[in-house]
Amino acid sequence: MAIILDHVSYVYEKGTSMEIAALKDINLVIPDGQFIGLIGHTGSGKSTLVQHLNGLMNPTSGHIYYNGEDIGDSGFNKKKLRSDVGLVFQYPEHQLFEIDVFSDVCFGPKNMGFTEKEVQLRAYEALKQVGLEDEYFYQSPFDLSGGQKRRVAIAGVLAMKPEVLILDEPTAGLDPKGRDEILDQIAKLREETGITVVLVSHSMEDVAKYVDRIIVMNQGSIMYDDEPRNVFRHYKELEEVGLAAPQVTYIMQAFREKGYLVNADVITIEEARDEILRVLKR
Ligand SMILES: Nc1ncnc2c1ncn2[C@@H]1O[C@H](COP(=O)(O)OP(=O)(O)OP(=O)(O)O)[C@@H](O)[C@H]1O
Repeated sequence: MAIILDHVSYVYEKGTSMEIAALKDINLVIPDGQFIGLIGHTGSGKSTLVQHLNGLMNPTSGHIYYNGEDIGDSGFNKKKLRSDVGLVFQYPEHQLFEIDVFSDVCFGPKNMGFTEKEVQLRAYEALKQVGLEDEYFYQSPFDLSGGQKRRVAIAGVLAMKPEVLILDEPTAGLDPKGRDEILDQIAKLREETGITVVLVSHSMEDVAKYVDRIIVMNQGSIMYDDEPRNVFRHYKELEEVGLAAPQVTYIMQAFREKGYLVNADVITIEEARDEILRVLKR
């Protein structure tokens, strides 16, 4: 069970003089339960790619398979795909429109045709999963903070019980505290439910400690696809395309340049501290 992209390409404005090749021959396997960071600078093709994963966009060429079925086949149930592969857009709070938080989260499951009781159960569960306290449930979404609104929008997708959750820049515009809270909550959700998560970001720093795998996109192609540590070893190449490895990578490299034999493959500041102390104690 997985999402498979087989030689997927996408061209905007195809057939005109304005053609933009946004995806170039993408081959990917996204297995169940993985936590993936999709990283790339502005315009590298991240949003275009994730919209292909739930069938909102169709490849110009190539195939996408969901659990073994080609989603481009005429008989394929795209409506079900959109609830199985939940996509939270950038700035999702702009799409909150109901009178209160609870009604907003009910919208998706209601649309799927569940009974009133099931709809409410799903909405309640989803709001709990994103860590929103009960006191906010009957407030207008517009009265909440940026981070809280974002949680409500994520809950709206979770209430459809997706198998795969895709979040396009979920921390955009949030302050550092709001950013950490959202990412911690997503990591907790993933741990508790085993759901597949694809988290789009332009910052390695933000996602480094959470994800199992990082896919780096550059100009519509996949540049790296590996465990975070292995990707960060290419920090010089990443810099050349306007990306940066986490700051700890640079600290460890500076130690190495000074002749200290530290292992530079660290992800968190805690790992870096332990590694530096280990070498200095020798
Ligand atoms: N609707 C569109 N029409 C024409 N070109 C587009 C359209 N949407 C995106 N593009 C172009 O396709 C390329 C990939 O854009 P995309 O939005 O997928 O990148 P991204 O990595 O998600 O960027 P960002 O981080 O800014 O969201 C860019 O060159 C962009 O200008």
